[in-house]
Amino acid sequence: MEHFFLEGTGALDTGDACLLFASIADDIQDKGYSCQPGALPSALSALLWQQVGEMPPVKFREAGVGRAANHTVDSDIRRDQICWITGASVAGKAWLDWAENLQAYLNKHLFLGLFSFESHYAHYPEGGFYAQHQDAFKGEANRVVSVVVYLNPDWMPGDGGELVLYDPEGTTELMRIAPTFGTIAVFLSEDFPHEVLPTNRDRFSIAGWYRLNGFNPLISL
Ligand SMILES: O=C(O)CCC(=O)C(=O)O
Ligand SMILES: [Fe+2]
Repeated sequence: MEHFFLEGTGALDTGDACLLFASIADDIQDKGYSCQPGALPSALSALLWQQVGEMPPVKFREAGVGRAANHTVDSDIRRDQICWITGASVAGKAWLDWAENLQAYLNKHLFLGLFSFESHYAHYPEGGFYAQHQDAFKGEANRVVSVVVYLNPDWMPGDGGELVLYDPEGTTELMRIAPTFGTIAVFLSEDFPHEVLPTNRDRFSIAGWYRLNGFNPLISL
């Protein structure tokens, strides 16, 4: 199965991946963020979509805010459910391999020193949203690069659920990204406040973060 996936589709062809990674790296260098509509290799998107569709609802938990002792579930800030991804499944492994390749590329070309990666599936039910927030704060040296991919076939303009990226002050909108199937958003975690607008239908995504080595254990999970 895995052999077929890696060898049989050509969608994870190294040449294609390099073009995509180069485009992401250029954007990060120029602006600090990148949007790549429908760019996740189609074989990978299909595997992830299949896994999310087969996942029993009980695997998803209400997402919270804050870390460790400060962790609380606050439905005024975010209304989504999450499930952390491990390499124990074929889909999870394929996703983590892809994320590792992107990490290696960004390290090699932008010298970011990214050390580890964590990610979860997220399900925003109808009415779900995530108010403006930052994934990391300057000086904490924890999350450095955020990556989000969307797993929503047939997403329509009226369906809502866009990711809105703001300038570092959080006042000027920089970009609005529709969560269409296979779209990838990447941005510097400390620099761009962002929000998820209320969705009018079930919305599935993966959110992941690259960290530096040696982050403060007091603020870790
Ligand atoms: O799903 C998205 O578009 C972004 C989610 C997000 O900002 C987060 O989980 O921190
Ligand atoms: Fe976020």
